[in-house]
Amino acid sequence: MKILTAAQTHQLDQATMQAQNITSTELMERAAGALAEWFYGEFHSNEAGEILVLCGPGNNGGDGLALARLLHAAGYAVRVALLPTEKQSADWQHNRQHLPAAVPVAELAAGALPAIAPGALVIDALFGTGLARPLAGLAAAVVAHLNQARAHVVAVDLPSGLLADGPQPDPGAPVVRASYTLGFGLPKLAFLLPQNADYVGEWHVLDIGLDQDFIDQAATPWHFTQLADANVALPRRGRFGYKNTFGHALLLAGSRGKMGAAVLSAGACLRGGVGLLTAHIPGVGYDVFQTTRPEAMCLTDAQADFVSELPDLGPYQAVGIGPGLGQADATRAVLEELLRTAKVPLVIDADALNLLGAHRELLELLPENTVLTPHIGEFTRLTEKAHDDYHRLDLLRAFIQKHRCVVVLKGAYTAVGAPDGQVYFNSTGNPGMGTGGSGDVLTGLVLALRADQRLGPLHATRLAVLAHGHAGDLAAAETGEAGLIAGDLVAHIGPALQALTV
Ligand SMILES: NC(=O)C1=CN([C@@H]2O[C@H](COP(=O)(O)OP(=O)(O)OC[C@H]3O[C@@H](n4cnc5c(N)ncnc54)[C@H](O)[C@@H]3O)[C@@H](O)[C@H]2O)[C@@H](O)CC1
Ligand SMILES: Nc1ncnc2c1ncn2[C@@H]1O[C@H](COP(=O)(O)OP(=O)(O)O)[C@@H](O)[C@H]1O
Ligand SMILES: [K+]
Repeated sequence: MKILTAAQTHQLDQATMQAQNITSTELMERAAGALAEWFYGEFHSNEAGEILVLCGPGNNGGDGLALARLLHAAGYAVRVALLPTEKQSADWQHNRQHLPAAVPVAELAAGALPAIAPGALVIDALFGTGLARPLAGLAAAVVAHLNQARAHVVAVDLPSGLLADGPQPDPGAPVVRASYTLGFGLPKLAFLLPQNADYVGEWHVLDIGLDQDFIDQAATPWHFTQLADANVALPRRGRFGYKNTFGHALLLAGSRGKMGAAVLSAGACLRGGVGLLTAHIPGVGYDVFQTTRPEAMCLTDAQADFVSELPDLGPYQAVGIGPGLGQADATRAVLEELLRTAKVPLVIDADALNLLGAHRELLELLPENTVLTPHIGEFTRLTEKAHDDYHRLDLLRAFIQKHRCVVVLKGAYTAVGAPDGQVYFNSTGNPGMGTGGSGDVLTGLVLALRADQRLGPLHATRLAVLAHGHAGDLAAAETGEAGLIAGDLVAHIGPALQALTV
């Protein structure tokens, strides 16, 4: 699924009207119908109480007026408050005229803002994608008043005051803090960034039949990967496939006190469908590794506590390095030798990333299409501290294009960046995955899919990230989010990949 800018969204609306030969009023009615359907499913009219609909002067306000009419017709108690302005959009005027007289309407005024009880339902239809400047004056006062009220706010299209696709020009200007945001057609970039979480709340995208041809042709670097995405499916294993068909992976992981990272990562690689796995680990880990992962082969390093040797890379189709590795100087030398000599796909995580950050000259050695899996802290060590989440995405795009690699910037909506600068946000996963070892599991899974010769680098990585999050969702359904531990992710990789197999 693509993510478009506010300007492209406006063009998409126009293209939809043209292609389907409908008026903007008809499109707005569709939008309002979709909003109303969501309301019927979420809040029963007997329990919703009186709903306050705050309407701005443009089409976002028009949506609010149309929604107020539909909710009133469905038996909800509704009142409307209008933001006074000289000029309203044509569809606003149409929907104002068609609002039944039985719905109370008031004009918002500075000294007399409407009382909003704690827990009341409020629909924010003040401003959407047409927001042209930071909120000030009465609009700002209304939003500040709303935010103080501790109401349940449902934002139409966008929380008012928030830009769809870029940072706030005035960080001091107020933005509605919504419990829910209901967008149309496609997710917005703003929905996916942690800095907007308190404004956006839980978001949903409602289908209003926007023109698919326009979407297909629209140029954007931003994409959203979902379970149904055919581009990231796992091909079925051929009936005559055997272990060599599915690749032999090498994992360099572990150090004293961090052998669990190697065990988790190896488990994920095995559950990810690799044909054969060899782990190269420090001597201290031999017993624990062989006992917990009997399916994997094990090479032990001459050093007991950390990895100091690079084994012969001849047998392997992919190499992963990093989980629990530590940052000994001998380990840095192993990483450097790996980068200089490897002819197969590499997956670099955790301490191997920290070593790259501390020795930036090594970045120049990264082979094309290497997969790096940093969380935000590790990514900062590789680049610089970002001013905000949008700047971090700029840094991500600059990094992937410069180093021609695939970067998995981990988080709630993990961003997979490709060497051509395209970025794919992941839809699966949950906060239960914020637990030690979750990242090690992802590394093992990426490694398995990079060893699978049937998949290209971007396909393998997006699929691994999608399946990892889905495994987390399947696991959390059993353990709850708090009870989820990284080993549960490993246990659910099989079913997660099964759900993604075509
Ligand atoms: N046919 C369409 O184009 C559709 C549009 N839709 C709705 O239309 C919205 C976009 O409508 P518009 O383009 O009219 O834009 P908005 O309604 O988001 O806002 C534009 C209006 O607000 C004023 N304004 C902008 N920034 C302001 C500020 N900081 N302070 C005070 N006034 C400000 C503008 O002068 C204009 O009157 C979407 O967010 C969505 O809710 C939906 O109905 C789907 C279909
Ligand atoms: N709130 C969340 N929603 C979805 N996924 C999450 C969330 N929090 C963490 N994750 C996922 O869990 C993993 C954590 O990785 P990482 O921070 O490297 O953990 P560790 O270093 O403990 O292995 C990442 O894949 C991340 O995307
Ligand atoms: K809004």
